[in-house]
Amino acid sequence: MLYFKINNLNYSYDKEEILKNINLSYDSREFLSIIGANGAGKSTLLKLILGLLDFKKQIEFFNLQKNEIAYVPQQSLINTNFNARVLEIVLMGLVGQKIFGFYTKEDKKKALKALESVAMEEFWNKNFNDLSGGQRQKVLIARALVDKCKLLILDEPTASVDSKSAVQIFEMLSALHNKGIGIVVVCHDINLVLAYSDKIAHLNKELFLHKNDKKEKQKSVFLKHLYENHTHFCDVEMSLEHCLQCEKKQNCESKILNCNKNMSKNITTFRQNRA
Ligand SMILES: Nc1ncnc2c1ncn2[C@@H]1O[C@H](COP(=O)(O)OP(=O)(O)OP(=O)(O)O)[C@@H](O)[C@H]1O
Repeated sequence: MLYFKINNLNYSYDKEEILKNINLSYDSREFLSIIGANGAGKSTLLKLILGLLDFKKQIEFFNLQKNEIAYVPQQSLINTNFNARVLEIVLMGLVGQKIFGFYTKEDKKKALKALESVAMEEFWNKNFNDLSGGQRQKVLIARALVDKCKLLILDEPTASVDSKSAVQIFEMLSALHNKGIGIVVVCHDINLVLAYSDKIAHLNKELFLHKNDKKEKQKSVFLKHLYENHTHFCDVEMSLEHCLQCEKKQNCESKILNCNKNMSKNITTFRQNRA
């Protein structure tokens, strides 16, 4: 189902042109990723779609109300200098309808359900600040989902999380997408983008679109690669532990160095084969 259409959009901050002649239509059946270098204008484009910047003449919406779009901003922009429990953070997603602190049982049920959809229900009573980066990101996604949400827009949800958590987050987004929620995500991790997206928008002032028909194939290669290297990495760590306890340190260290060399060789070969 068509959700929005951008027609010949240009955008400048003061006199600096950031986006030029952007054309993009988004259908909810697509998992859309936006990639591009730092400063390419990805967040600006998201803010325009969200109506956070005062300019959207060239963006038309279809089959979608403004309150059905949910946004997960970059985690680094979220102030965590306050003590709040996970459930309270998720309930903040109802802000606008509620006065903080006056939530009904029904609201709490909704928040728990949203936490369940990101497999974080066990953490409802924990302090948000005590969670890992990946867990916090999932809670922020739950906060975006707590209200009725047809389109989820995320700005770098995998920044500052390890590769295993990054895959978990994309798996979760993929599951939400399969349930009918539209996904538009900015991401710098090209492996994740290739493995999960149906459409990739490459932004470099102008926008270049790439249809990703091979997603399933790329996903299996990517996950296999990740798993193999993770196992390998554990082996290296175990050897290192052994090495530190061993009297013949020298030998072990050289083995580990070889092992590391092989690992980077494997990654290089994988990347070359894929290219
Ligand atoms: N409020 C603002 N006023 C003036 N310039 C801005 C403003 N916000 C962003 N910019 C500039 O616009 C350009 C695009 O910024 P934007 O944050 O959209 O890039 P991005 O692609 O999301 O970057 P990153 O990958 O680093 O997050 C940058 O040069 C930035 O300095």
